Formats: sequence, structure tokens, C-alpha cells
Amino acid sequence: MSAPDHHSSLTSDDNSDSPTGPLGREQSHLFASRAALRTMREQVEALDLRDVTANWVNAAVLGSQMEARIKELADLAHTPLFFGRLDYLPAARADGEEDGHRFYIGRRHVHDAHGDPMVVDWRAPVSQPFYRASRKDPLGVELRRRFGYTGGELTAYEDENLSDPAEHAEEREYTSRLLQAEIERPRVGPMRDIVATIQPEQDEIVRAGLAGTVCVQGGPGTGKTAVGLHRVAYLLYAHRERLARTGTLVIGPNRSFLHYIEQVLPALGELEVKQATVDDLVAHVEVRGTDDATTAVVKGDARMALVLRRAIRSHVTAPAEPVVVVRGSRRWRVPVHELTEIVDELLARDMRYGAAREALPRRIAHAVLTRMEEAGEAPDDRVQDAVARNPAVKAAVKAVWPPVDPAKLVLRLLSDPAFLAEHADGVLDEDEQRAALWAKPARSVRSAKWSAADAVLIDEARDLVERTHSLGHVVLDEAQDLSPMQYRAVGRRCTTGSATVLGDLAQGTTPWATGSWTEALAHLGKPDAAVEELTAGFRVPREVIAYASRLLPYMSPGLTEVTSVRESPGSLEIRAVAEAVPQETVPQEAVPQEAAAGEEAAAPEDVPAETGAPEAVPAEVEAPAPEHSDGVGALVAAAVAACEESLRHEGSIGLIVPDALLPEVSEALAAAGHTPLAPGEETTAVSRLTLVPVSLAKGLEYDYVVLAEPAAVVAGEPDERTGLRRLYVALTRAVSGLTVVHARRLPEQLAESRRMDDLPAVAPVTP
Ligand SMILES: Nc1ncnc2c1ncn2[C@@H]1O[C@H](COP(=O)(O)OP(=O)(O)OP(=O)(O)O)[C@@H](O)[C@H]1O
Repeated sequence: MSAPDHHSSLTSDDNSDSPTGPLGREQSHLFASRAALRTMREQVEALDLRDVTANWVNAAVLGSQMEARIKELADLAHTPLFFGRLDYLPAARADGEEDGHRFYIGRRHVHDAHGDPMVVDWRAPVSQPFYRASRKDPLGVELRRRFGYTGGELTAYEDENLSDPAEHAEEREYTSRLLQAEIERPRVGPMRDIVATIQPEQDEIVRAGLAGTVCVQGGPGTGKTAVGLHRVAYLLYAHRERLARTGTLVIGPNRSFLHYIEQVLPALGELEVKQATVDDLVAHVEVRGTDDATTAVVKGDARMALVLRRAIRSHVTAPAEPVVVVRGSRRWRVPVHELTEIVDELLARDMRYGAAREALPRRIAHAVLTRMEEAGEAPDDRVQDAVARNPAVKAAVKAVWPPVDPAKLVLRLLSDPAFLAEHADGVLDEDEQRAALWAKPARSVRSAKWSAADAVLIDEARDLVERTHSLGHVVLDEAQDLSPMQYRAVGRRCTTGSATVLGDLAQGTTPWATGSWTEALAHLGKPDAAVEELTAGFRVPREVIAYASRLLPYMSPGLTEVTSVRESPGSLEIRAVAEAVPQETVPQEAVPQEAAAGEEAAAPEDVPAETGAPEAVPAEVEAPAPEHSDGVGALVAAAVAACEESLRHEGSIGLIVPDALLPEVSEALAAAGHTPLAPGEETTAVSRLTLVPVSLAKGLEYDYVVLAEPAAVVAGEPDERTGLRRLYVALTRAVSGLTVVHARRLPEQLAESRRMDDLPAVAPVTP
């Protein structure tokens, strides 16, 4: 980032009452732009469809298009119409005069009565330098101006003079004050767009071409979700017709997350983008069962695709009898060896099972027609159709290439050990086969207790029978959690299109979580995708991210630590509750009270040197002893008390708890008179507290986070690495403050940074 222009730096309302001052002139332009937008809307509203079309069907189509256009042209009082200005350097004109251009950058295009632009869409090529230009490479821009708004009023601006050589000396790490203000703005409400402050490295991803797939590795809060959504908006602008035809889809980890992000694209004027979870994509059966980790890993392994392929092709049997077609007084015979040739040829062509099945009768009919021609007849296409429909041909097709129901096929594989063994031979070992089989074979597709992984297998089988419809572009968020089979399911939905894959290997919490993007992209069917990395963090304060990053060497060594751009110190507080929790309530060894209360507070010298932030020392305080505390009650009461303190600040509050503690915490909140929201539900000025089971925390953020019992978060997962990753996710949800409340000893990996040779021998993660 480059330094601001100090001659005119941030200006606030000091000269706003002077209509001829710079701020006054900008306010006038805003006023005029609003008026122009109103005129544009009124013109569409005034269109009389009867003048244009006499046909009611056309009128209905046009009518709905106009309604959408009117909506697009709405002027939202609290959404700035423009947020930036670019003054291009004067370019020499043919007549010798010099001519500079000025553009106001906003969410949509607005033009005046002559058709001249008053505001240009942020996605237009002419807007790109707003995001990319730097002093090193001004891209023809003389001045970049950013605007600040307060309650819909233009109240400030900030300038960067990009082409002034005198400014070069001042090149240094600098974050715009308006960007700072934007990042620090309280997070109440749904997720917001970031059009006004997209950073250069983010913009590169947003505007990457439609043809290629992009994969983004980035730590918590680096803007992956924001970038993915803005990329969709950009692609829809740049390739509107094509994508309207082929479709776009955003895939997120769960409903809560999708709910949280669902307002971003509509706010950018894009109403047509579909959202789904991977489970939604493969919802061919009702999912009522679950798999243990070992089973889920086997079922999610890409080798299952081979097992399914073999199983499906095993339905094709060698022709045993000739086909005899009787037409009138004549009988036409296709011998077994010729039928075998036809079947072998179809198998070799590697067509979808269903497509080959449809082709087979026509091939047999063709063999009959050849005989007819040899006998001197002149059959036409109609004869070929009739022969293909002949009962003898149909019977032969049914015997040789029977229809296959994908769900029934998977049901048989998971229920019938011999059938599975036959097709998994040399692919899955005996233990893996045992793990994949249901303990109790299912009787029918309806009664089977399908798991989420089974549904993915059915999706693969369906695709082997019939090609899955492919979309123009798919954004896959929190991708690190997908199994290879899930990547395949997503990949077949963009075989003819491209994808944006977003994730953080350090936040992978499924037993099958991605180990490397190269592998994941291969499963997705996009092995050539570029992998980009984002490392600047826009959510988590420095102190908090430094604390959370202590876990990185233990669960994802090799990944780059996030560098927070948040200048505000934020707050991190660790509160030990002075009462041990009984073993039966939290399933892990109880910790002696002294240890819980004191040992884990990091001393200043324990702070990892590379954080370079001496303030990154969590303050350890004793929580106020709650009056009604007993066992888990003490911890829960302390957590509720911490929420009540956080509620005194402006902004949203997330209380993140181990899933096992959810009932107790819900009860305690209710008893204290709170009605918390569920994750993803929209926070409002009056309803700001959300209760989040840690399993649903991924991708979400709150101004203040209270995290209860890290040790139980770790213990809630099948293995330590996954537990630490879950904890890392929970520790990185806060924008302004994090309070950790614990009764048990904190996980030792949090306590201090160890010397390199003390670190566990874990293979580094390769992004
Ligand atoms: N350029 C930016 N300007 C302003 N805010 C930004 C910018 N980039 C990201 N943010 C904000 O930072 C926060 C984190 O962004 P986002 O949720 O997209 O991160 P993420 O990388 O997906 O995080 P996680 O890995 O935790 O899911 C959001 O509030 C987002 O609006």
C-alpha cells in the first residue's frame, strides 16, 4: 500500500458547509448523481409496454425484466452511490490540447441526460486502477480519492497523489484511514460487501479471467469469502450473457454460513446467484445416518469412484443369444459374435452407462439394416427406428445392458460383502471394505439409513449413468473440509465451466480434510488451477491472531501466519474460573484447580518473537466468582457474565461453546434473560448475541467473542490435530475482542511458544 497525499490527506466535515470547497463540490456531484439515477428509474417506470409489444407473453417477460431493472436502479439511502474518484493524467489529444478524465467509482453505472457517465460501475475496466494503481505503477492515474460516509452523507475524503515524484520518498507500509475505519466498523447485520476497499492482491483474484480456475489459500479473516463473492459479481458483469445461460453457484459449508453471506451479492445488484451446501447438491436420498470417521474416510476416498465404475460396468453381460428380428415374412438375424463386437465397442468408447444403453438398440438396428441392404432392400431411417423398437431388440438390450438405479447400486455395494469384494478387489483392502459395509444390510433405498458420504457415492453413480449438468462458474468456500469424493461431486458441476476454490488448510476439521491444494484440485478435475495466497488479515486483531497462531506449528506447520492490518490493539483476555469441572460433564480428565487457575498464562518472554508484538500477551484474570456456581455452572456463569460485559460495547457478540455444553449454556442464557440468536441469523441493534456451537463457527465473525473451555473444544474432536484446528477456528472469529473463559487447563500448545526443536515432528502442509 502506498502513502497518502499529505497535502490534502483525510478531510472531514470541516469545510462541508462550503459548497465551493472540495467537499462541497463532491457533495454536489453526489446530489446530481442521485438525481440522474432517479431520472433513469423514472424513465423505465414510465415505459408503456403497449407501445412496444402487442403480445401478452412478451409483455410479461418484458414486464419482469423492467421490474428487475427498476430494483437495480433503486437508490439505497445508506449505500453510498460512489465511494471513489479517479483523475487520469491528461493525455495529449490530436489537436494538441491536453485532456484528463475523471471518473466516480460506485456500485452501479449512472449517466446524465446526455448519456455521459456520472458514476461508473466498480467492475468496469476504467475502475480497475482504483484498486490496483500504486505510486510504483500509477496506471495513468494522477489522483485517487476515497470517500467517507456517515449515515449516507458524504463527510470525508482521502487523496493519494500517485504521479507526484516528490511522493516517492514516502513509499512505506500504509493503510488508508478509510480502510481502517471500514474494517473497524461494528459488524451488526449480515456480511457486507467490500467494494470500496478491495485490496490490490484481492482484486487480482476478483478480476481473474473466467476461463481459469483459481484456488485461494488464506488464513482466517484474509477476505477469502468476500473475494469469492465479489469475483462472482465481477464475472457476471464481464460475462453476463454467457453466465446467465450457464448459471453460477456459491457453495458453502452449512446453512448458517449461507444465511450469513446471502445479502452480499444482492447488495451488489446480483440477485440470480444460487447458493448451496455440498449436501444439497447430492440430496438424492434422505440422509438419516452417520458414519464413524474411519468409514467416512473410506467412503470419501477417490478410490470409491473406481469401485463404483467397476460395479456399474459389471451389469453389462456378454450377449449369449443372437437377435432375430421378424419383419413381414422375413427374419433378420444378428449373430452373437457381432453383438459382442457392438457391446465391446461401446464399452471401449467410455460413454456414460445410460448413453451407451440408449445407443445400443440403434447399433443393433444398424446391423439388421446392413443385412437388409445386402439382400437388396432399401430401408430408410424410419425402418431403422422401427427395428430399434422391435421387441426382440429391446429384450436383447435389457439382457445385455440392463438399466441401473444408482441408489440401488450403492445400496448393494454397502450391503453385499461379496459384491463389494468383487469390485473393490485390489482397490480397497479388507479392513477398508469392512469399514465401508453397513453393519446391518439395508432392505430398500427408502428404508436405508443413508449417510452424507453415501449420498455422495450415489451422486457419483448417477454421473456414471448420466452426465451431470455443468454450470458456468462455481465458487467453493471452506473447501479444505471436502473429501476427494465431494470434490469430484463439485467438479462435475463445473466440467465445462471454471471454479474459485477458497480455503485454509489450517482450518480443515473433517477426518478427510485436504492435505494439499494440488491434490484437491486434481480431484476437482482442475489440476492446472493457479494457487494464490492471501496473508493480510482484515478481521482478527494482531494480539488475538498472534495468540491463535501459536497453534499453527502443531496442526499445520508450514502455513504462513496471518498479518493483521488491524491497527487497533483489540483485546484478548483469558479468564480462569476458579472451580474444577466434574468429569462427567466434560468428557476429559479433570484438572487440578491450581493448574486451571494459573499455569497457562503466558509470560511476556513466551511471546513468539516473530509476532513482534509485545502486547500479544493474554491478560490472565480470575473470573468473578458467580454466586450460583457449581461444576459446569461456574464456567457457564462466567461465560454468561463475559457476554454481558461484551454487550456493553457496540456490535455483535458470539458466545462460542463446545457442542456438548450447548444445553447448559442455552439454559443459563435463558435464565439470565437472554434470547440468543442461532449462528447465521441476522444480528440487529437490539438482538446482538449469538450462541454458536463450535462446530458451526467456521466462516462467521462477531465484534466480540466469548469462547468457553478451549480444552473441551479440543477434546470434542476425534484426534488432537483436529481438535487444535477447531480451536484455531474458534479463536479467530473476533473483530474487536476475545475473552477466553476456562475451568480446565488450557491446551498446552496455547500456553507458550516452544523452541523449534521441541515442536512435534509433523509433516509440513503444502499449500
Ligand atoms: N479489503 C477489505 N476491506 C474491508 N474489509 C475486508 C476486506 N477484506 C476482507 N474484509 C473483511 O474482513 C472480514 C473477513 O473476511 P472473510 O470472512 O471474507 O475472510 P475469510 O478469509 O473467508 O475468513 P475465514 O477463513 O475465517 O472464513 C469480513 O468482515 C470482510 O468484510
